[in-house]
Amino acid sequence: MKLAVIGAGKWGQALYHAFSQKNDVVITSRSHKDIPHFVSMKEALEYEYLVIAIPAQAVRGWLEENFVDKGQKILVAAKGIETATGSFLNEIYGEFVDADRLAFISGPSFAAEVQKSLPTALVISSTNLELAKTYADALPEYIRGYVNDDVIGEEVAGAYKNVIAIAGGVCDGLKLGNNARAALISRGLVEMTRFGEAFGAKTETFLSLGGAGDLFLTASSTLSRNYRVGIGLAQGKKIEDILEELGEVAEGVPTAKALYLLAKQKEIYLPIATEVHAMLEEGKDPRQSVRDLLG
Ligand SMILES: NC(=O)C1=CN([C@@H]2O[C@H](COP(=O)(O)OP(=O)(O)OC[C@H]3O[C@@H](n4cnc5c(N)ncnc54)[C@H](O)[C@@H]3O)[C@@H](O)[C@H]2O)C=CC1
Ligand SMILES: O=C(CO)COP(=O)(O)O
Repeated sequence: MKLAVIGAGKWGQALYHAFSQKNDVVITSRSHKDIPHFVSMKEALEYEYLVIAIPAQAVRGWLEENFVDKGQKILVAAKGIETATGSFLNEIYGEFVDADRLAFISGPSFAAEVQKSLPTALVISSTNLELAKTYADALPEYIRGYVNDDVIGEEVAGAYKNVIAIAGGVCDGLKLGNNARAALISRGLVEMTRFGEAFGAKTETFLSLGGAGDLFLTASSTLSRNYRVGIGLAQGKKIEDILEELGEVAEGVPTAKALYLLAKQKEIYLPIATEVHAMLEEGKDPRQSVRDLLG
């Protein structure tokens, strides 16, 4: 398969490495990077199969400014919900490309480990299962690819776990113990399932790789940027300083706000996301958030 990766951050580069094992792959980003097979944006957009690893808050602007529809198929690699509109990525991309040309990649997958060719299992979801299978077949031997037609379920799970990962970092940063972390992760899973079901997601999606799998991974590891945001909050740092120090995307931060707004609109009970939102937006003391969650 001939494929172009757009976005050369940590995840774009890891997917470039992974797909390069079996395919002819080029990569591009908004500024030049010294990577083999780096091409211009214009050249990348000529490819029939694209992988787009641009963060959720930036993607609409990128599509408006750069995308030219030539019938390309797109594998969306970001995990997040647009804060300004509460839109899911399938809705944003759906304004530019038919749903049957869109697929989404999710599952427990730290870029650093995919980059080192360590064993990983991922899910490709699409309403077009043939397309999902085409992308899954292009994955290297060290990645087991599953397919799923529950796009909204995989999307909600991938975005939501980043918010719970922030809470996981707070929990460990405050040294609340293993019991507390297990409670947080399992209640986080219940909460994201409830939220997803309100948008038509399938319950079983949350029990699989893209849900429980990615949640367990991200909410308990310092390899996660979102988890590290939570550690910073527990240390009493300001979110602006935490993000500057991080220097990379932490999708859970804008997604917490999107969840908070969507939950209000739809009257869904999301206690953990609400506390994460309060810590991020109102500077609420993490210890008070813990007390409020236990109360
Ligand atoms: N790093 C990881 O382990 C994983 C990341 N993801 C998701 O992939 C997405 C990207 O994350 P990373 O690559 O890790 O972040 P990163 O912080 O390493 O890189 C972000 C990339 O997006 C580009 N970008 C930012 N704003 C842009 C804009 N307006 N137009 C064009 N390009 C823009 C940046 O130039 C940079 O190359 C996020 O949604 C993240 O949640 C998903 C799975 C694993
Ligand atoms: O999505 C990820 C792993 O599956 C990466 O998580 P972070 O963005 O928190 O590092």
